[in-house]
Amino acid sequence: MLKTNNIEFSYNQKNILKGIDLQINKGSFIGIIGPNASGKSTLLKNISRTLIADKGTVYLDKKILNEYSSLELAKKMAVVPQNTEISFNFNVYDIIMMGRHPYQKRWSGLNEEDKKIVKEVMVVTDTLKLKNKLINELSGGERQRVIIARALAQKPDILLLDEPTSNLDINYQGEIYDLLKYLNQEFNLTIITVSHDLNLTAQYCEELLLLKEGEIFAAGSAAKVLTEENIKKVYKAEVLIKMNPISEKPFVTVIPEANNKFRKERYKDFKIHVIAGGGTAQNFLYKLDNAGYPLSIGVLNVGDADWQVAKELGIEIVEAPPFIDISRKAIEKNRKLIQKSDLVILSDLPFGHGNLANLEILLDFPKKKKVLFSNHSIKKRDYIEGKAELIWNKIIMEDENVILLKDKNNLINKVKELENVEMEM
Ligand SMILES: Nc1ncnc2c1ncn2[C@@H]1O[C@H](COP(=O)(O)OP(=O)(O)OP(=O)(O)O)[C@@H](O)[C@H]1O
Repeated sequence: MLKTNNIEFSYNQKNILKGIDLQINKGSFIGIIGPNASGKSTLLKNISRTLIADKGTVYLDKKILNEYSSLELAKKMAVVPQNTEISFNFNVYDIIMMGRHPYQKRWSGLNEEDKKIVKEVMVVTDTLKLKNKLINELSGGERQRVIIARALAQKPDILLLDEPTSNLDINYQGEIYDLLKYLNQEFNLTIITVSHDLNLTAQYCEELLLLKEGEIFAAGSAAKVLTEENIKKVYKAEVLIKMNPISEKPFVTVIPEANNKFRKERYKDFKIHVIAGGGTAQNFLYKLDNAGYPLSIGVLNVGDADWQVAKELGIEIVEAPPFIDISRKAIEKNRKLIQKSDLVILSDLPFGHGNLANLEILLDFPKKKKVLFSNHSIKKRDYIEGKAELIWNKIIMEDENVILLKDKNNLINKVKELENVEMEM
């Protein structure tokens, strides 16, 4: 449907697009992503003829884009620009009706067909109830739906949107993308959006185009494009990519300060062993790993939420099959890791028969520094009639090397403090 052949574009002799080849099929939903100034908006403008490429050709339905008259083009393609300005205070109905302009003959007013189509798009975009409101009386999300409705009133085959959700809160963001997905699936509307939101784009678009300095760095499914390696190369950022269990699409989390290799080097001598389970360590495993501490964890059931995070981070794990008591072998393996570590962190996990050994083992290491999370009372986490509570009390009463911590957010600072004490000694 839309094809670009090696297009190049410069602003004031500065080459912004450096040979873009694209082929977009009818009914696709494409997300253009890339860092600031990578040329996303410039590409969208070249595709929509707001700007004309210096070199190369854009084809729309096999016809050269420049050969379309403005009216012809407006019937095929509609654009929702970034920060749409509407200078007059029109009401919603009049604004949406503006989309019918390419179809109206000079001097002739609105016809029944125009009214019918405007009503249809108002139904689809859920703007009917806003009909008589003035544009400046609308919320950001409502306003964006009206702008999209106006574009749809053009009855285009292809809709281009430049950051359609940039000023919207998460509810409206989802709402706008739900609407786009609906238009794409129900009406086979071809959609191309530019967005900074990697996760929204990954969730909704079937294909992503990742731009880097005016070139296409990667194209294809979200799983193919959104890799830690690609993001590192294009955004110069360290990220963690997990699968979103609901959308089954990649989910990107930025890891702050992870680029700082120096920190990783510095901390490499202070080993930490974590005892956790049930996702109680997820929050701090990332942070400790980021800070460069060599970590080990155990004993964890295979498939447990903490086990998954530890796997992703490449942490050494002592693991056990789910739903059975921890084996002797696993306990011994855990013991060895604790022996080698400089600090043990016990998360606020619940205890049952299956994992009581994870608590008991601490009694064997009275000299080892320990941080125990005490935010949730042991009573509530004890599912074995006070046995866990008994051991816990023994540890915190008799062990001089125990530090109780309530807030997980303070862990990193506490660990740094302990590391420094260790170094001084
Ligand atoms: N009208 C203009 N005149 C001169 N240079 C421009 C103009 N518009 C954009 N540029 C430059 O072109 C480059 C690409 O801009 P563009 O807006 O296409 O990037 P983008 O990827 O959409 O960026 P952002 O994510 O920040 O919106 C930038 O370096 C920008 O400064």
